[in-house]
Amino acid sequence: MNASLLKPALPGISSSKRLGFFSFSDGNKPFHSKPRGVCLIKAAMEETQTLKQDVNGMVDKLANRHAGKNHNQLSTIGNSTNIKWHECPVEKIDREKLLKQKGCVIWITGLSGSGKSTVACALSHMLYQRGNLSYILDGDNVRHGLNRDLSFKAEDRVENIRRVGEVAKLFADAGFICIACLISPYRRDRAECRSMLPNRDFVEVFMDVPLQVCENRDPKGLYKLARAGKIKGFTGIDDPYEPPLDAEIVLQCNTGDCSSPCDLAEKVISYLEVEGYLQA
Ligand SMILES: Nc1ncnc2c1ncn2[C@@H]1O[C@H](COP(=O)(O)OS(=O)(=O)O)[C@@H](OP(=O)(O)O)[C@H]1O
Ligand SMILES: Nc1ncnc2c1ncn2[C@@H]1O[C@H](COP(=O)(O)OP(=O)(O)O)[C@@H](O)[C@H]1O
Repeated sequence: MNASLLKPALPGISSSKRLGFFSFSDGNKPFHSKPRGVCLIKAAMEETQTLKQDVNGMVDKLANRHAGKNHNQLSTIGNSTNIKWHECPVEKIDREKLLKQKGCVIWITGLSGSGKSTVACALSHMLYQRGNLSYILDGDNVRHGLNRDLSFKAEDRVENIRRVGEVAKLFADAGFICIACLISPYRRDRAECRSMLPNRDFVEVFMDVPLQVCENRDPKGLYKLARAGKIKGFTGIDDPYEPPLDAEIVLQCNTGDCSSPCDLAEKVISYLEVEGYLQA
């Protein structure tokens, strides 16, 4: 038999993929005329129908969204001229259904040594154990790659936060619970990141830990170096930190009285639960 004479069982469906053993000769006459083959054809036809309905639904969704809009509209965003947003029928809500959770950004801000990374890891671990997918964008880590070109001068910190905000937005759009933990010392930059996301999908967590506690911890010896004048522009020492005024969650830690990282992370989990982010 000439292989080129073999035709797929149904248009758009590879018989070898969907039906396993099943194949057709020319003239669409099946080699196997046993009842099992007939059942498989029926099943394949039903599956095709369902797939068609799914795809049609998504195409309709796109068509509705574009109704009355100029499809060829080009934009200028920053220095990018003549660009056009490309829509895809698989959307955030579809990915969220797959993941059984709602994509969002947990933005943890606070002084160096306040416990941002520790809480982020505890939170990510607890979410993992519950079957929720999260991803951490840690300032220190992101500066090892994407943001390696940025220093700690004010304009570079602004750019650092902007880039991480944009990446976090992509993760949230992918359906992840994105945990960003950066000092992010300026209120305005955090507000910018908040404004990138739909209402309530940006959850600001303030590590409200006094400078004295952070300095006593000093796990990397950076405060010591800053006090000795060997690091210039260190946050809290000779560079400003603007505490949030309206954070969704405040994790307080006073001298000698600090809840465990797990207890702190549990507070964030409770918030996410109440707000409905841990289900789709
Ligand atoms: N000048 C200065 N000021 C503050 N922090 C400094 C500085 N130089 C180096 N580091 C180390 O960089 C980590 C903070 O990076 P971030 O990207 O979170 O900072 S920022 O949001 O851009 O302000 C920070 O990590 P954390 O301690 O985890 O916060 C420090 O280890
Ligand atoms: N809840 C906590 N209680 C006591 N120590 C903590 C707590 N959270 C973090 N630490 C300790 O504080 C230090 C700084 O924590 P880290 O997570 O690295 O802070 P940051 O990321 O804000 O710089 C670490 O030595 C860590 O073990």
